[in-house]
Amino acid sequence: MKAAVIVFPGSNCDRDLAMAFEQAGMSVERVWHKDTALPKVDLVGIPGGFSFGDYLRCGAIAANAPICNAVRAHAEAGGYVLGVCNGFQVLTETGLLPGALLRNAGLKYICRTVDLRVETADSAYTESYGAGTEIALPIAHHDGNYFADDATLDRLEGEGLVAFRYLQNPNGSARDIAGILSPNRRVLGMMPHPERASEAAHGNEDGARLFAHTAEALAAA
Ligand SMILES: NC(=O)CC[C@H](N)C(=O)O
Repeated sequence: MKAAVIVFPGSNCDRDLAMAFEQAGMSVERVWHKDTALPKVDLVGIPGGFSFGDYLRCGAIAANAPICNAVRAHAEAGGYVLGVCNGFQVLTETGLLPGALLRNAGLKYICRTVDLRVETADSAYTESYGAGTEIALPIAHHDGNYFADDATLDRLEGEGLVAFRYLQNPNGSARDIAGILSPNRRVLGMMPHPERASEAAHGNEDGARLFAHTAEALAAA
């Protein structure tokens, strides 16, 4: 089981994400944004952070980095991609996921643990939680306010592509959405950080199952 973690200038969760993948049994290569090709991997992780200083819009410059053509090709060929926080922002900016992450409704950076509900078990990432399970994960962002037009939101809900919802919406996200899946359920973007809640030393291991099950599901695929 092999994973790549993309590193942009300003990424600050790339080591954490790589470690979470490794603890789940994957071998991980970190890949610089200027590279034009990915190593042969099953899963690409796009980490949290402040790529290119969040200039222009969070994730907008990163989405146009050379490596993102390879990430797009990987996803379009049916590969798995997990984008966390800034990674989710990058995924919307690449067009691999619909919608956009706007400034938090309260205009403040929010850094705390929030309660979430797993909305679908129909993905490698969420299967082991079971639909309806409540978990807690940290958030740390100023642009986590998920926006999409009503037709897109209706489609996401109708096709069961909402992965996680906030129980108490912290940032104004449409329909309390905290994470969404692509139609083939292999691309997941989420604002909460499962890699920051994935070992005992974190004081919260709710994120560990996401990595463990994803590794198992990909090994079985
Ligand atoms: N933790 C992160 O990935 C932060 C994402 C982004 N820079 C924001 O603040 O919205």
